[in-house]
Amino acid sequence: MNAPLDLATTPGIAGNFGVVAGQEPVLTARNVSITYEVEPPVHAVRNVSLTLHRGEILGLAGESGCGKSTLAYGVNQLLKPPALMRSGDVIFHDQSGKDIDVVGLKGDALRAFRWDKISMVFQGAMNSLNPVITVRSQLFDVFTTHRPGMSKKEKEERSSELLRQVGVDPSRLDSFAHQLSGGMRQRVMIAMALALNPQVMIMDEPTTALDVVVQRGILRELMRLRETFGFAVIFITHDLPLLLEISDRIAVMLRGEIVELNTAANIYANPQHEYTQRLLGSFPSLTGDRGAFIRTGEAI
Ligand SMILES: Nc1ncnc2c1ncn2[C@@H]1O[C@H](COP(=O)(O)OP(=O)(O)OP(=O)(O)O)[C@@H](O)[C@H]1O
Repeated sequence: MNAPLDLATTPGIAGNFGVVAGQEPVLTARNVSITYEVEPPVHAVRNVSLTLHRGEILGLAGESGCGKSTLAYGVNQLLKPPALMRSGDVIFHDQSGKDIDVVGLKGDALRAFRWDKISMVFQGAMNSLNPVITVRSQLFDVFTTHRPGMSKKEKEERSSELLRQVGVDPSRLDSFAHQLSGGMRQRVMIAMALALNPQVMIMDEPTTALDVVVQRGILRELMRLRETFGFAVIFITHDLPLLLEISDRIAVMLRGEIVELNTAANIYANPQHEYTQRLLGSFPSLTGDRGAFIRTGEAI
């Protein structure tokens, strides 16, 4: 049955899981501006400042084209021409206590940083997974690059463990991407993103293409993993009801700017910006008419 939103128990599920996201920053973006250098230039991200706290789920909401993905790529140094970060700093606060200037990373240092400290899960795993090698080879590749000291046996054990953690039978190590269902492919992508125990995971519409039941299962798994391993998540989607469920805080983007940033509960109950109010109003589920996505009785 579709239940109306219950403010006492909803935003966000993260809180319901007992994970107390700290106030210690793990990633700080300051005054980041990113332009696509085309004619005319597209100022996709405008002077964005953002702090991600250790262990928190930060939802990034906003309509298509507002700059969510560009910002996410920017904080992980994944921008490719014509995208250019014109100004701003991105600092990763490593758990070792060292601050890393992400924008300044180049070459080997950048390769070593990515996946190890911040990993990413994109929409449509078929595009991210290599179709011509097995799941095992893809996982092994991550270890070969980042953990050259690992033995084959250790890689095998770790790969099986990772698949188990995301709810995929380890026998799937022998599979190719096309032999897996869409949901399984996304789970394998999450396993790859988890492989090196990153402190931050950026998820860009990771479950959008999947049906609701599969999506729900994957998110449940993600919440559990986050509770176990304590990584922080930047979760990007245009699905605001979903973000209200899973996020500790939500940043609302409009035309390249963050126009509102608050706890999920406050975004829901007391939206300040006119655009946030409109965004909330555009989801009938949030007014109780159509029922909710995940909050249908059973806890995620
Ligand atoms: N390669 C490119 N060249 C020129 N403009 C681009 C390019 N990629 C994206 N843009 C523009 O930058 C802006 C931000 O795009 P971006 O993909 O970051 O938005 P988004 O919020 O993630 O959207 P979506 O939810 O549809 O993925 C949009 O106006 C988009 O058209």
